[in-house]
Amino acid sequence: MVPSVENWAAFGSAIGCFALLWSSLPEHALRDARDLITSWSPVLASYFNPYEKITISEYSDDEKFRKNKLFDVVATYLRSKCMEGTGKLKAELSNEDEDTHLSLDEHQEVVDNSFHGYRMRWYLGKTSKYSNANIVIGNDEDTETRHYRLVFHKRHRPFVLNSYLPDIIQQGRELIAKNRRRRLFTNAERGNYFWIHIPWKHPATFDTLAMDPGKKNELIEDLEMFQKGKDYHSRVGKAWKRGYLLYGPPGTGKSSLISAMAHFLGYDVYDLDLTSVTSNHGLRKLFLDTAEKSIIVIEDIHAIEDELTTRSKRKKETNGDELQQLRLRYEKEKVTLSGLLNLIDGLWSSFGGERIFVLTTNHFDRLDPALIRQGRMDMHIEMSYCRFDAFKVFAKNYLNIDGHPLFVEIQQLLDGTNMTPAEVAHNLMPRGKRKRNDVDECLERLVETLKKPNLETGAPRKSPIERPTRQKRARWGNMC
Ligand SMILES: Nc1ncnc2c1ncn2[C@@H]1O[C@H](COP(=O)(O)OP(=O)(O)OP(=O)(O)O)[C@@H](O)[C@H]1O
Ligand SMILES: [Mg+2]
Repeated sequence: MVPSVENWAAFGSAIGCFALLWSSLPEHALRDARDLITSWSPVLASYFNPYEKITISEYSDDEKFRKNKLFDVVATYLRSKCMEGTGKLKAELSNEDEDTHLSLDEHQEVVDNSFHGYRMRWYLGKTSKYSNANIVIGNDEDTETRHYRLVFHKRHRPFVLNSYLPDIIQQGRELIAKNRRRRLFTNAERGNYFWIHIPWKHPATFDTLAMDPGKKNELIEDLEMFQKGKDYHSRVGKAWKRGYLLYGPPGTGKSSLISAMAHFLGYDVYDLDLTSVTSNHGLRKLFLDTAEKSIIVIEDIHAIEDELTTRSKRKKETNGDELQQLRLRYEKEKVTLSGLLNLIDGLWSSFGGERIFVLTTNHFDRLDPALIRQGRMDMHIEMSYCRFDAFKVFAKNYLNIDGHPLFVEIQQLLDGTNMTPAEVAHNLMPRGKRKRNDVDECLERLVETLKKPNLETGAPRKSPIERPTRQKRARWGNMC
């Protein structure tokens, strides 16, 4: 029914009377009425509005600098499931795999119908990152942050909370794990310590690694046990972590072994440059910032350990003015060996699950026993000179052969000689223009080199392999 002119006139005069009454009310009554309207209006609006919203911000509310993991999970899910019919998309060429990645553009909506026909509307919006704080850091772009908003009908609330959200979180996580490229991190500092990363591209795997087959299998089994050991570790009250010490001369494959471990487990690698960390506090922050399923590597630990030990000794031995000066210097340089030990196996070592520590050294005998004791370094792996078993792996990978008449001579020479795997690999690589059969040429070159004295030291190659003495072995405990 269309309202008549009289009705409109009556409505107009009613409004006029209300306005007159309103203006004649005393100030305090006006304020009370305004407060009442303000507090009741959202309740009334929600009563009449049949929709509910859930907002997922890009950054955590408590810690504005910490990313909300759920945001990435939702973004990944939406990217894979429901981009069809969306008007505005964003395209990026990924640094990691050179593929084109499409994603929802800002202020765009997408509808997810994939759950039994329920209409789930997702909207990508942008808000100020510091809307509740008084500080603004950086330029304006830095202060903006995105959020996803899920809008659904009120009657679907139980479905959304009990089925839809848990399901898409699981699917998003699985997709992230499937698409994940492994990464190599290194520490950096700009006022505070943080990690930067590049895609992990080291090609060495257990198949390409030339080492004693028995040791290799033992290590693979150990890694498998560790990976499946979540329940075991919580049952026996141990942090879910494991330490490996790799020792041996340069060029025997310590770094290659770390790569093989990362490929085998599917973990990221955090290569910690301890020399650029100047406080235990910074070190702790870096450890806490590592993710689960990661290998934390400290290479050439003997050099760093020497430095840390010298620092604390110098501190103890100095008196008076000198001490004062040193104190000032060490105010900044406060990474201590005990700080490191505490993180590897101490109160702070349970900072997160499923982490592996790998230390490498060329000088096993210079390490502090506390650093390599069982529990900190659970397995000590000697990476040694190339023996015939390891050579066969190279022959297969580099020359694609399982046997050759020169193998007998090579076996005798290798077993009585100290040649590193790096040198063997170098000799097996074809060089220059191919005039002759590569295989014969490479093997003959290897035999020739094995008969020559060591190029670097000039010493005959038959010097004994440098190993820790028996007493030291006993002192350091069980070595693998
Ligand atoms: N055991 C091995 N199996 C396969 N390749 C090896 C092995 N050892 C060395 N190599 C080859 O030699 C090169 C150097 O090896 P790697 O960097 O792993 O040695 P390292 O023990 O870490 O040396 P450093 O002590 O100098 O860091 C590698 O790129 C690889 O090609
Ligand atoms: Mg190395």
